[in-house]
Amino acid sequence: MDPELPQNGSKMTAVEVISGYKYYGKAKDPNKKIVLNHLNMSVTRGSIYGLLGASGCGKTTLLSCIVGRKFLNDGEISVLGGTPGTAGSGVPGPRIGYMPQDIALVEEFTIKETIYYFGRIYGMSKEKIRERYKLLKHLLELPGDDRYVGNCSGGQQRRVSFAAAMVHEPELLILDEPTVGLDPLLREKIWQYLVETTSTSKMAVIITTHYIEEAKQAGCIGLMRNGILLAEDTPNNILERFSCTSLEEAFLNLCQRHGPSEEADRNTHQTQTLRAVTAAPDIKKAIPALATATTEKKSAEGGGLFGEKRKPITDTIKQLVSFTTKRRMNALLSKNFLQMVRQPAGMVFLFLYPIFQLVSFYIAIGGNPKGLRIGIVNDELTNIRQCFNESLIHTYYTDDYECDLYKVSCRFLEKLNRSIAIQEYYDTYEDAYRDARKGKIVGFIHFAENFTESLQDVRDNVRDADDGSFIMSEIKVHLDKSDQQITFFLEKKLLQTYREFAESLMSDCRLPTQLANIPITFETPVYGTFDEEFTDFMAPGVVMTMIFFLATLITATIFITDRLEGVWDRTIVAGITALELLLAHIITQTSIMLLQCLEIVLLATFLFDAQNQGSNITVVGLLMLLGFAGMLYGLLISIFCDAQSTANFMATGSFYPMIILCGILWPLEGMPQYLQYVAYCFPFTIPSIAVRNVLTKGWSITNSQVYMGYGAVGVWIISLLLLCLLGLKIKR
Ligand SMILES: Nc1ncnc2c1ncn2[C@@H]1O[C@H](COP(=O)(O)OP(=O)(O)OP(=O)(O)O)[C@@H](O)[C@H]1O
Repeated sequence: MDPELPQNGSKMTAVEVISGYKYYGKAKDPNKKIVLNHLNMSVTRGSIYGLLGASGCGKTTLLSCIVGRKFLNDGEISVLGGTPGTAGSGVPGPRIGYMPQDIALVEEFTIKETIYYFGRIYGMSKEKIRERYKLLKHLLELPGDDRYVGNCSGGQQRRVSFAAAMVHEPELLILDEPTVGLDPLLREKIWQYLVETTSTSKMAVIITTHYIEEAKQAGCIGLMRNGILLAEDTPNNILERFSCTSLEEAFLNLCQRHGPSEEADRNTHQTQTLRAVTAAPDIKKAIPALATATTEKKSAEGGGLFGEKRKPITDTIKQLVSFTTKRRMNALLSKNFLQMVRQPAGMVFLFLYPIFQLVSFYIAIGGNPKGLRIGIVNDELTNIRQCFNESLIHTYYTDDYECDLYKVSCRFLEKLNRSIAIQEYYDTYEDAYRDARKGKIVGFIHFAENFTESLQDVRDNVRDADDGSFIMSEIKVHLDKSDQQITFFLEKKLLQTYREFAESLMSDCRLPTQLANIPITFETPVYGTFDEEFTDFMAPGVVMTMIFFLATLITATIFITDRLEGVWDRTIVAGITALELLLAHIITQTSIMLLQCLEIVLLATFLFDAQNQGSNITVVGLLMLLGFAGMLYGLLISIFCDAQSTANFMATGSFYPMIILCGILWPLEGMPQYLQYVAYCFPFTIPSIAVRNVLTKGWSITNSQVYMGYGAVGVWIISLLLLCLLGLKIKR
């Protein structure tokens, strides 16, 4: 026996509950649900204790308090001589074996892996696990080693769950409905095994069952109702006391005496306690039970946030100092790994989704619009076919002083090539306008009847040119401006085309080509290139949001699933701390994120030729930290959301506002000032700017705009961490 263990309980007593009081809800709520109403219970070592009671009477809650997963609001529990949940008590931990009501097993494990997983977290050697597995496999008639738990029938899963609870031969075995769904022969075999083991060892078993009659084989029976034990005695004594032939009859008898099944009220409580005490084998228990009963109200309202008794802080510190072993960590990591690789959909999501997203981004965004149709109304030609005559377009007379132009609209149209827009020719302005209104063309270009002559008049007679010539020499463009991006593209291309057109005219007329330009020149850019693409602006934000939200979704999904399926709870009862679970998840998730970052960087660099003027390490470092923040956000969601659907709503609900406001779709400078302040608070706004600066400007981490990105993620990580701790405290 552990020398650290308190020696206050009898050495023969495995579990002792003294005036256990527990409710769900707020302490001050008059309608709070009282589940354990000053219950007394005593389980001796080397015996089986059958806990019987109707559904909802509080059996599972009582067992959860015994294994240290829930805490009493008042009263005392002693398990194997210590208080569950305190350092050195070994509870939760390998001293107990717990089979919860739900299957609570990892579906992606095979049967053999399940037993080995629990064996390893209980600290057993490989040889010992092998030996125990062989025995349990035979006893429980388990299916083949390599059968996945998820593919087993309900009864088979229950047997595996049973084996997992017993693999390490615990001092106290707690079985919540272990025989549900098993055939009578196997039930009998299991009972036989339990009876034999308890009689030849000091192992104590607490078992709840709906098959009341099978509990006859137990050494002691507790009949529970409305949060108290109506009777606690050997099966024979109970049958004798109520002059019944079956336990079922005795239970019915007792229930009738105690009136309708309602929550026990305060007035009845003391009499109940007395009865329970007299029925209990050890009279000494009565004294503290009575004492607590009289002070019930006072103590029930004290304590922690929900009035529960909490673990002392020193215990938490002790746990932190020596909190894991290599074997346990390996077990947890291999669980995470197998859970991941054995879910093909999950693997696709983890590793192909980032590729799919990045490829779609680069292919879909930033390219020039193609196949646009633009109308041409050319009033200076009788037939557009005239333009197809090469000699007409390019031949005109030039000498040093004169330069006669002829039908130059054709030259403009020739320069406006198909990569910009496909030309549709119209005879009249009205026809083109009608088609533009119908959406058949994106707009139209109109040349006046004397376009070329007017242009020549303006060029030759600048000051004396006719007013009308100024108007007629203009190329009139009518665009459908409802699509801003297409309009920007066409305006830019039409201006470029005009510039080329005007320069070629100047050159042919032996005039300086500069005359065709507006007097503003864009010189070599300080950063970036002349043909900088919108994708370069968006890419950092897109990648960051992807890494952040993937980490959020994965974490929230894994934690909520594990919690709902009971795997989390069961692992903790086996002695794994929440910190170990978290660390194992962080290691797994960090490896996933590292692979995701690498595949993104490689793909962007080699397939899409994305520019990076700076250090890849700075970029990947920031991405990893952001992923870590995303993971904490997922954890926070999993703490506050009980269902998977709510978690999805919360993750998706926060995704869209962040995307819209973080400046990847539109520059922050375009937002109202107050919104900019809000946007800067989002987790990827400042980091996106930092990454953009590294990629396009080659800035290093010593630049304030880069280390501010790291700082912003750091602040998010700390805040999320604090919120998680707070959430865990509130939701405990
Ligand atoms: N977290 C909770 N919050 C509020 N009420 C709860 C909570 N957990 C259980 N209860 C309620 O407490 C009562 C006792 O539940 P418990 O699961 O302990 O019963 P039980 O005897 O194990 O039932 P069963 O045999 O059906 O499993 C039930 O009425 C249940 O609805």
